[in-house]
Amino acid sequence: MNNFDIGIGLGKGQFGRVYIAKEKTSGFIVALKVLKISELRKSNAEKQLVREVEIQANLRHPNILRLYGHFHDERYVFLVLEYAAKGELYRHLKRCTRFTEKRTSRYIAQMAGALTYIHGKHVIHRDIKPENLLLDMNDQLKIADFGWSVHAPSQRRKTICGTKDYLSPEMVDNQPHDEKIDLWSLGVLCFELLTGNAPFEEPSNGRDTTYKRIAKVDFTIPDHVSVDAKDLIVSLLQRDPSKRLPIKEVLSHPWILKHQRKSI
Ligand SMILES: Nc1ncnc(NCCc2cnc(NC(=O)Nc3cccc(C(F)(F)F)c3)s2)c1Br
Repeated sequence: MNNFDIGIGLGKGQFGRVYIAKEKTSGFIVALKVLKISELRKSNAEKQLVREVEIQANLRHPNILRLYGHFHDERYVFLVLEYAAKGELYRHLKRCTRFTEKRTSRYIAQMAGALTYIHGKHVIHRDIKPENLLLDMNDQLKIADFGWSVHAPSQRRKTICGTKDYLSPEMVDNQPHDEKIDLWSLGVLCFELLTGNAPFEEPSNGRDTTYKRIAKVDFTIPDHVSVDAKDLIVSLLQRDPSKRLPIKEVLSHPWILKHQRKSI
């Protein structure tokens, strides 16, 4: 702990806070996530943390936030993380309501690259949502928080869950699931970045219809969304996991190809 100069708080999570920090000898800037051991014990999440550290130790990809290491004292566990200078994607989304098709297409392409990589290692993230996506200095997207990732296939229930908006039908029905749940979440993410709302979020009338709407795959894509983008969203939001567009085909989808940065 005293190897670091601790800076401002970057965010508050369910289990602890995140600070920017500078490693004293190297001057290297990192993000330090501080987790209260008593909190982890209460939700018996220690095993999950061990799994996250193990999974993250083997992942190296430009669109996956690095977990450089961890240490603990008697009260806290500290995760030493890559610092993403532009912070959480969802703050940018809230600020401008919705992203352009070009910007969204680039983020979805970066996501597809990262998911191809982790699925190749039979790792499923299981918690793809704007809150877990960060942006670095060059607007490169970084998938963070593998606190819920597992090795495929898995029967493990995701109990403490934040938003229901990203749950897939097989998760809602507590069916066995595999990496194709990340494809569903990618479809939900694409919808939310383009429209500013999640496809199944409950309307303000408060009646909690989210689960029913997910199970029925009941969503409507607004007219301002282009035909190509609609096609990609519909091909990912398929109830039957085997019918979802395979991740490699996302990378070669017309909507992705047409917004690639023109090769100089
Ligand atoms: N600008 C920024 N630059 C870099 N990072 C930032 N925020 C931290 C992003 C994270 C990356 N990895 C994480 N991992 C966990 O939180 N894990 C976690 C947490 C609780 C319980 C558990 C478990 F015990 F249940 F597994 C596991 S949070 C920000 Br803002």
